[in-house]
Amino acid sequence: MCTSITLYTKDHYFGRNLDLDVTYGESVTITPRNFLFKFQKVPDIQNHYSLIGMAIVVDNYPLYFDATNEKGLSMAGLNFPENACFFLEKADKDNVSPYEFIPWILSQCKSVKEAKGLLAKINLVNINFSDELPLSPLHWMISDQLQSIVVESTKNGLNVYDNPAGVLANNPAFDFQMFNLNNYRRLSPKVSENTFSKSLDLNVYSRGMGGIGLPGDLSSTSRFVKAAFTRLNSVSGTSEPESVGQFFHILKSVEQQKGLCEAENGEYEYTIYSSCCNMDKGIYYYTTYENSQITAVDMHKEDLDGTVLTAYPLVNEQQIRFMN
Ligand SMILES: C[C@H](CCC(=O)NCCS(=O)(=O)O)[C@H]1CC[C@H]2[C@@H]3[C@H](O)C[C@@H]4C[C@H](O)CC[C@]4(C)[C@H]3C[C@H](O)[C@]12C
Repeated sequence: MCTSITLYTKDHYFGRNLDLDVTYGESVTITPRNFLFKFQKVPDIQNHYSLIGMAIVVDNYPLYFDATNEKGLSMAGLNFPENACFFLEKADKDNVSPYEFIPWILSQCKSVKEAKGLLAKINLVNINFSDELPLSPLHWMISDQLQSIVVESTKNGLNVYDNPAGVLANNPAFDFQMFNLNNYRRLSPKVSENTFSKSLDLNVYSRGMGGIGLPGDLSSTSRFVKAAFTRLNSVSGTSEPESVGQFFHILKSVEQQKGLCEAENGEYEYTIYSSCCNMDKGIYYYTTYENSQITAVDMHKEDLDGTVLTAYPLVNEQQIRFMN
């Protein structure tokens, strides 16, 4: 399972938890403006916005899990099994395969508004990257400094939803996840009045009682509610350390600890990495399951007018600061 969120303080932040039982050996990857983006069915793009994000690089192609471009537009792919449906080529559409979707949007658009323009012409076509890396059943959150949307390609076609919650998790479809929030409308960071009955003197014996009923399990519907409630009520200072710190605190509210979420193969899903990209500054921060220290890569310290990819392997060893 996975969860993605945004957070807006003075700057704007986008990131996700990547929850899985296996790692792909991903690294923080920067695609400069003159890297040749090759596409299967639409024209290649030689000059474009630069990108930073988490990816594996295969045959010199950056297969992004999540990324942000130099204008701040950001995208993450999250699992959407049994619901995602990709189609045969359509003559009157831009036929883009799911693995090309992040490069296609982020290389060309600077805002969600512009992305919506490309989405109106897109057909997510069922072409895989290779037999070893088949089609992934994903849905996507796309965000800029103002708003978020969710893109789901299902058997009914392409659905684009506005996302005022600023959160995405996994199944079921996004419209259900939003509807489900109705069931939690009574939750509050404040302790509410006793509306149970006037004839009972019910006691406020603890702080936090306004949140009783907030789900804490790792199912996708529960993570959606927990992350939305946490994000929408969270309060943060505006400095970079405070904002990045608060972002990771929100993500950690839906983190998967090893041993709690068994997959079909008997392995356990866990939060392999958590990311937080400053959309305005192009700085990609991450922690990994093994390493809770925040590591950062700044895209603007690279030659963004170059032609070759730069990949920073993840720092996975736990960093402990001994004081004596
Ligand atoms: C599985 C990952 C999403 C994590 C997630 O949502 N987990 C929830 C699991 S579940 O619902 O609870 O079963 C997704 C996110 C990005 C995906 C990767 C990216 O799309 C890049 C390539 C794309 C290739 O087609 C397949 C390999 C791949 C390297 C993908 C593998 C896998 O599908 C990834 C890593």
